Amino acid sequence: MSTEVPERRASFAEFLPYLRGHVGLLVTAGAVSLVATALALLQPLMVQQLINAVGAGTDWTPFLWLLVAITLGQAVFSAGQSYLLQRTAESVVLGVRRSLVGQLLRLPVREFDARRVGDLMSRVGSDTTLLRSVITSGLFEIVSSVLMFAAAVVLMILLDPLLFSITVSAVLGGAACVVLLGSLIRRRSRQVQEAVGAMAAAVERGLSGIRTIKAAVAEDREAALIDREAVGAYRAGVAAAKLQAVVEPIMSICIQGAFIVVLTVGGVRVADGSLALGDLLAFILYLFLLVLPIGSALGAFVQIQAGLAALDRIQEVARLEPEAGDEDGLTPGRTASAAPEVRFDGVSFGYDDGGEPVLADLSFSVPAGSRTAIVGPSGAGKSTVLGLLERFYEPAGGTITYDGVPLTAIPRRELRSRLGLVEQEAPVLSGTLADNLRISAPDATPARMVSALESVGLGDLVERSETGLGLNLGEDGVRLSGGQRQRLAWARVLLADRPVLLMDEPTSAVDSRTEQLLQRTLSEAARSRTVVVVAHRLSTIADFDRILVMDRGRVVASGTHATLVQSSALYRDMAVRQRLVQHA
Ligand SMILES: Nc1ncnc2c1ncn2[C@@H]1O[C@H](COP(=O)(O)OP(=O)(O)OP(=O)(O)O)[C@@H](O)[C@H]1O
Repeated sequence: MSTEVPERRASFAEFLPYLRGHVGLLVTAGAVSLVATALALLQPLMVQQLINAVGAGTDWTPFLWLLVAITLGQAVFSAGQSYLLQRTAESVVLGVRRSLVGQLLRLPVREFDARRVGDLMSRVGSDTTLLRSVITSGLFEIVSSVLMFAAAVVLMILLDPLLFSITVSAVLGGAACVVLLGSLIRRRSRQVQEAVGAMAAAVERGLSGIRTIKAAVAEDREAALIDREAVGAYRAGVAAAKLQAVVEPIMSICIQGAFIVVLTVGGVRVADGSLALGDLLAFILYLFLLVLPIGSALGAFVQIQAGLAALDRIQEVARLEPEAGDEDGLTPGRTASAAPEVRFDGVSFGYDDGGEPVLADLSFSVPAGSRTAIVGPSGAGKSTVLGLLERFYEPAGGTITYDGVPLTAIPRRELRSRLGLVEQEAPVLSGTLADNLRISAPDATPARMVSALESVGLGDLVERSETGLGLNLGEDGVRLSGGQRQRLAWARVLLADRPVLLMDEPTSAVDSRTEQLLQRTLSEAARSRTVVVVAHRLSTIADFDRILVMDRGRVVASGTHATLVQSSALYRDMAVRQRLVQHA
């Protein structure tokens, strides 16, 4: 369980920018809340007038009606205030969620390598929810409580300074203890949220790999892992609860003490005639008005601490540098060419700064309109080459060019919109066939979608489905076979019609008949495109214009299948193992 608490802590001032755009609603809520507070303060005065009028034998009915009207009015304004605040809070949360989600999707791939998806999800979900309480119970409760408190204090002093001074000292003593406990509460809240984030990450890990876990009969071990995180969240929650549990009794002892003193001293003074009964009752009602805001301000204080701890976690993500996507420097005419040349010049790269280099001084070119394959042993750096072309990562040295233009001079989004990528894992997103096809071609017509599916042998998927392209593929596309998932990824990039096709082991999951169909489709597509295919299965790329053999981050040989079988021992070895050639 991760319970480390970074030094940096969000201040309340950092929360204020999130209120931008909601000032109008907040001011209205503030005005409504002021009226509700004023009406609440008038109630004891009316009670005092009513009781004293009854005691003096004068007409008391006007006071009764006024009291009823004030009570009803106060209820209506309180309801209005509550609604306006909740609404504002919901829109603040919506704003934060929007910007957080936008930020998350724009983070560099490198950030996701280092973070747990479940934890990021809990920042968007539960942490943003905690912000809501900063506004509702937090911000406003505190402001209106302070107002109510101050007004009650003034009116109590006016009613009876002696009673006031002996009671309020007890209440203030308790409040001082609570404020001192505040920073501890905040620290504990942050730990609770960290622990919940860690638990969400563990659940995400378990559920996303559910088949692997079941197949490995590892449910119990995985459940124990999640349980450990859940116990961590429980412990952090209990630790926070202990603090909150101490805070409340401290306050109630002080408050009860204040009531007992007021009732005793006040009762004696009413008995000896030095205080009117109406004045004592009004004083006690004001004491309620003094105590209630202390209670809610206390709750609000705790909520604000939890909200600010959530803000820390939200800002941690918000402060991450998103991927830049709109740099200047592109010559659109050049990169828009139908089939560009792609070139690596002395490129070096490692995933960890200062760690083992994955690519070392890598140089090769992919001629415009060619079909080029990259082959080589596992871990040679083949997929990394595609990742660098997509600018998921930046090289540490050397240059990569697209039609002679360095990739760094091409806005990322524009570059990516010229590359069609079929990933090694061929991820399918939950949703329908059409949803999946539209990811890269949002305007594709149903006819084009069907034709793309037919070109990869998935036409029957639409034909057999009652809902056609609306066929639901299930969570993460579980209703498709491995080969179907791979072909869907093909259909997706073919539909997107990009000048460059990057394919990472695109036939690893299909049978040899389907492989032949895909080869024909690829030859067709390659007529107007530059194609780079990473392959283990040499049969897929044996007829390619050029094959690069990579080993340990370098190109160690290049040529056609026929020449490489002669010139490269590594390639020949692979070809022999795959029975493409006889033993040399
Ligand atoms: N996201 C990552 N973070 C850290 N290291 C990585 C990451 N991705 C790959 N690597 C490492 O980089 C090296 C090259 O990986 P890469 O995936 O490019 O190899 P590959 O030739 O495509 O292998 P394969 O044929 O098995 O797919 C490997 O040692 C791998 O462990």
